[in-house]
Amino acid sequence: MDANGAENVIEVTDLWRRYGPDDKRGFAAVRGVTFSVPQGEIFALLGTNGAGKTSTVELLEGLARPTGGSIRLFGAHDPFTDRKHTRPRTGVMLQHGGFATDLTVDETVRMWASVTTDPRPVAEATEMVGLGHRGDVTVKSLSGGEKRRLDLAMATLGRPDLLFLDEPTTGMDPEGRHDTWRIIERLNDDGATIVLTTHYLEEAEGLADHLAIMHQGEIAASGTVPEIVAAHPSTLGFRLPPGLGTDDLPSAGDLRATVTAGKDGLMELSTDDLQHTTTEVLLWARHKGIDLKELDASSASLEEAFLRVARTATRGTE
Ligand SMILES: Nc1ncnc2c1ncn2[C@@H]1O[C@H](COP(=O)(O)OP(=O)(O)OP(=O)(O)O)[C@@H](O)[C@H]1O
Repeated sequence: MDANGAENVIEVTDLWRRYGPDDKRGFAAVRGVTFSVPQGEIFALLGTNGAGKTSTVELLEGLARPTGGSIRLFGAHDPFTDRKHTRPRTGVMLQHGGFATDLTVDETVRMWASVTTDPRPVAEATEMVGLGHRGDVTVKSLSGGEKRRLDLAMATLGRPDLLFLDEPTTGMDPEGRHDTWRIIERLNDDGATIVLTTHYLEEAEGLADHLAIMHQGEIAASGTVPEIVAAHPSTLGFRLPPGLGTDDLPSAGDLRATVTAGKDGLMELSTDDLQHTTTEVLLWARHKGIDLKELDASSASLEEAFLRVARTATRGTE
């Protein structure tokens, strides 16, 4: 259960995945990760290249046995040892679908439907992803974005309770991405719990209830977007008139900010109290009769939070 009493569809505790020998000679791609996803949520897993997202999601999908820790899906089931319980309730959209390219879209969906319990009708599945008019086209003739739509149709064919989407909009044009986001929202409205891995921060920001940023095998930050962003400082930028510099500003202590001077009087103030810092700077400027150019106050964004995580210390040795 989560704090609001919803059932956790996913519970991951101290999860490890090591490639190679199961000792210090092996490479630990996932290092003690813990998180849970309540029923009906969209959870986004973000991270730098090689952060361990795919390694984690493959464990959730039951494709490999963890080196350590535990995963429970739907309350009680281990996705690796209890696959017969978890697989029928799970939909997976991998990064590369791997369909027979000589089959048409409809043939592909029909073939998949024949091995799926209670599948959606073929027409509904293809309509839902905007491929209704492409049923007679061979898979090899589809564009990259259309192939991703077909991947999504397949992943959702069995009306899964839990859906894993691995970079679902990679290769799509902006319209395709927006269409896909609407489809994901509709699936979630219909009750599916969704785990999304993506490199598009705006995709995570727009869709996810909660997100986790992985870095070097660990979860470096997690929470809602406002929670993650709140942990990072805001910035106030402006350009001082010629002849003025950092020494002319109020003290860093009075400003409650760290001041960084750039070229030609450009100032960047990093602060956890943007209102205070901005007020102090504006009062100072008015008192001195100084005209500040290029004034820009901005709260931290998810992108800044992400970049800070990515720039943190490199992995230590075990
Ligand atoms: N089969 C394997 N054998 C050895 N190392 C592996 C194997 N698969 C992945 N790795 C390593 O594990 C680390 C995590 O890889 P993973 O694919 O999980 O990262 P990711 O976060 O999904 O990255 P990306 O965003 O680039 O897809 C990487 O350093 C990768 O090289």
